[in-house]
Amino acid sequence: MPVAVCESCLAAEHGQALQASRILGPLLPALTPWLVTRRWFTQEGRCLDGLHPFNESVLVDGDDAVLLHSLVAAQHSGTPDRVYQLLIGLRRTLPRHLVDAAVGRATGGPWDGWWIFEGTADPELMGALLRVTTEGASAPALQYTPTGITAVPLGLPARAMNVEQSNSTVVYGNQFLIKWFRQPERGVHPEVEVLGALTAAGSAHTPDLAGWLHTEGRSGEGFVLGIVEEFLPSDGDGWDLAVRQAADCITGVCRSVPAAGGFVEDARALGEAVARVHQALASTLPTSWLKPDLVLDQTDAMRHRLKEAVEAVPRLEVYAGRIGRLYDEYVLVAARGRGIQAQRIHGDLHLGQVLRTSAGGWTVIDFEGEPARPVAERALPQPPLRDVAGMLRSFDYAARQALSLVSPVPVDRAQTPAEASERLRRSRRANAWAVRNRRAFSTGYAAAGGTDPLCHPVPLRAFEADKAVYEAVYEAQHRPDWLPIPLSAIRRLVHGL
Ligand SMILES: Nc1ncnc2c1ncn2[C@@H]1O[C@H](COP(=O)(O)OP(=O)(O)O)[C@@H](O)[C@H]1O
Ligand SMILES: O=P(O)(O)O[C@H]1O[C@H](CO)[C@@H](O[C@H]2O[C@H](CO)[C@@H](O)[C@H](O)[C@H]2O)[C@H](O)[C@H]1O
Repeated sequence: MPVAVCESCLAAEHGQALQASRILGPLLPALTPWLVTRRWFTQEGRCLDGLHPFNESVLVDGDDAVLLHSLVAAQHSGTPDRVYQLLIGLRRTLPRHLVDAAVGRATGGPWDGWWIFEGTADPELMGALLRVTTEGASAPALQYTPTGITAVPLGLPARAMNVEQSNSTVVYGNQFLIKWFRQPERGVHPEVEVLGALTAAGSAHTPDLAGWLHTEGRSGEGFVLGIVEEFLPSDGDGWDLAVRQAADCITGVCRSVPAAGGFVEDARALGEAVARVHQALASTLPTSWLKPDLVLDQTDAMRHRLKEAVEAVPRLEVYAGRIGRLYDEYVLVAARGRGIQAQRIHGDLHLGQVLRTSAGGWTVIDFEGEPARPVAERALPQPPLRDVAGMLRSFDYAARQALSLVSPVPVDRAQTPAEASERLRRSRRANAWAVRNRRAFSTGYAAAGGTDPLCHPVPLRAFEADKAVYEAVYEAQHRPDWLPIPLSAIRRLVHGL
């Protein structure tokens, strides 16, 4: 994505920001072009008019190292401001381990000439930050509320978690972690609410929530800035494990277990774990029955998302009518009987959101929901089959990713007939892998007491279509090469394949 900074407006806005912002003002010329290239920055499709820091504080004020904390409102003409959370490190000289985190140098202000860098990358500053926040010595701009269920030990070595993510996570001694929300929101945060409820219920398939970080006020008006949770040592996330197994199956390496091989036992156990998490959520947070009028409201929201998605991804247009018919069928089915059972769910469940812990068994993480949706919408009770649909989509993703890893299509020349036929054979195996694992997941889910997904094909198809539409937008914005994955799923879904 191109850097979308509107230079002329920015210069004018900087003038204002400089006056208003004593702390971050002198750093903005370096921070602005860096910010717009972060994975967690949302490109609005329009240029960035201005950045307005607020809630600024100096959290660590050393002779050679400083940590600043600030929220910044990013203004894009024609759309509401977006708020980002920054943890900015400053050092007189830049140590080698921070070179990749460098942003630039400060020009003017109290740290003139100092290096500016992404603060979460600095273990020393992150250690100091932990003391400041959990001991309650920080500014009103950054407060900590513990759940009281797990204590947070100090003095553990800090490290940034180097993974692709929407937020920024710092791990302390492989015992617990802090996830800093990059686009913090006001009020009750879904992850605090849901993980807090699961922790209180003693859920065995989720990490314990130790507490959360927020601006002034307990849960009222302030911004929720981050969560502190138990770190779970793992063999890896479900995505890496599944892609590896799928690749082995596609190339024939997993021949020793042909009937059930390639992840199916894991998929079944995963289905069971997700069903248990759903049960824990249903027993601790409100549940409801969606009557036809509420189902209509929810499908209206799905249609609205589809309309917006078609604008963002014109290749969706040819499927829009047929996707709408899948939603109609869901409405008809939902009108029969008592309605559709709804409860709090994960909201963005996929193979990257589950860890196979070193102790064995699956753990579900990241209860933030789909970050692109408004918080109020994410907090509504939803049919749990939505999470099932998300995971089923993920098996399709894993199969296709594995196929492209083991059988890349040559970009510089046409495939030879032998290559094309091998590719077709592998592609069939990839499909078979996805079908087998989707079924195993559904069987595990039903066996552990969840609604049997295979008995509810109509809602499931509608939810998978809704998810694939969301994915198409996500891929178009973040990984255009991956766009064919949700598009081909939509093609199959609308043709009933
Ligand atoms: N409790 C945990 N224990 C161990 N690793 C975790 C835990 N929570 C998250 N992770 C790791 O951090 C990564 C990012 O976490 P996640 O909550 O998904 O962040 P984001 O909301 O930014 O996507 C995960 O993919 C996983 O590898
Ligand atoms: O994990 P996040 O909360 O950042 O979720 C976002 O990014 C995901 C990709 O990292 C994206 O998931 C999609 O790609 C996955 C493979 O990388 C696949 O397993 C998922 O099924 C697919 O939806 C997710 O949609 C997005 O919200």
